[in-house]
Amino acid sequence: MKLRRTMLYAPGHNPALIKDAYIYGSDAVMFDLEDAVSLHEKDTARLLVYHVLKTIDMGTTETVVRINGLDTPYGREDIRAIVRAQPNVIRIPKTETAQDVQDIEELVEAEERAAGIPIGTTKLMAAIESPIGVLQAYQIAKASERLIGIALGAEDYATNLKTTRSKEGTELMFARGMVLNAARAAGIYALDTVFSDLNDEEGFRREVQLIKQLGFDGKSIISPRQIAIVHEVFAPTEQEIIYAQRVLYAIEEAEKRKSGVIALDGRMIDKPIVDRAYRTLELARMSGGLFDEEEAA
Ligand SMILES: CC(C)(COP(=O)(O)OP(=O)(O)OC[C@H]1O[C@@H](n2cnc3c(N)ncnc32)[C@H](O)[C@@H]1OP(=O)(O)O)[C@@H](O)C(=O)NCCC(=O)NCCSC(=O)C[C@@](O)(CC(=O)O)C(=O)O
Ligand SMILES: [Mg+2]
Repeated sequence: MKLRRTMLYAPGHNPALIKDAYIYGSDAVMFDLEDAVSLHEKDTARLLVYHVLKTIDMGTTETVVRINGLDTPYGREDIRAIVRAQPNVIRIPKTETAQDVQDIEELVEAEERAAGIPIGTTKLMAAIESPIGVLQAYQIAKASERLIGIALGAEDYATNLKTTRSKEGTELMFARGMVLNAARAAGIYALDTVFSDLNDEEGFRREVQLIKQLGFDGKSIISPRQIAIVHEVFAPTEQEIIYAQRVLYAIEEAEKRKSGVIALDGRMIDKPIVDRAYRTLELARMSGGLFDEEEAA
């Protein structure tokens, strides 16, 4: 399991932002060549991102580049340059069909071959940002072995729906459900969309709590200020950790008595609950939560 709670956007044309973006501690940084970059800065941004990836060691931070679509004059050139810079992941914007993913994959593979990079090194992520993309979410999620996840792009999606984004996210309920289900059915990661109001910390926290409860793995974010809130919300609480440890202890005892089910504090414990307990402890371990198995048992 890899943590993908936070994917921090950094506009590709801004050298100060892109060279430092990894220092804030997000799980991934996403250098943007698409909508954060104006048309007359597309070439500059591509070159800057290429050099930053080639020259800066970003340690364990996952590196992602959002390229322009193949329906623009920039998409092919982005792939040519960016594959050679070897980010971990290329994010495809505005994905509408499985064919969109496969078209990109074909170009990425050709570039890997030409550059002598092992085939399959460059992973892909598809952003879904339109009603047709949402309806095709499962086909998109299954389109390539390279796909590590799909992400909702709700600013574009809301515009395409002919509505606006609300703080409650009512207009996103269908899309979030579709993207999440598609990702889970395909066995890949599900990322939620950006929250654009940097001054509304409480609204942001509520949205993060909502998407965590829905089952998302994390969120695209636009500012280092949003990282701590997401990591805090996603970290299992002390109570959850202790409960998970007690579940595992209880099921171990049940198994000794050759039973697959047992009650703990009056609640039934069976396999799905045990699986969730393992996941809680793994998340706690990976996000730095401390726990003592002996004490909890
Ligand atoms: C919003 C703002 C201008 C505010 O800047 P400000 O400077 O006022 O912010 P401050 O808080 O004062 O910054 C304090 C310190 O942090 C540094 N710092 C700030 N942000 C940083 C950052 N991102 N990376 C590294 N460093 C950063 C800053 O340099 C300063 O450093 P220092 O001077 O040293 O103290 C800035 O954040 C920013 O540009 N964000 C990214 C915006 C962006 O990429 N949008 C496109 C992607 S969305 C999209 O396309 C829609 C979508 O496709 C999306 C989907 O996929 O969901 C869909 O359809 O929905
Ligand atoms: Mg977008």
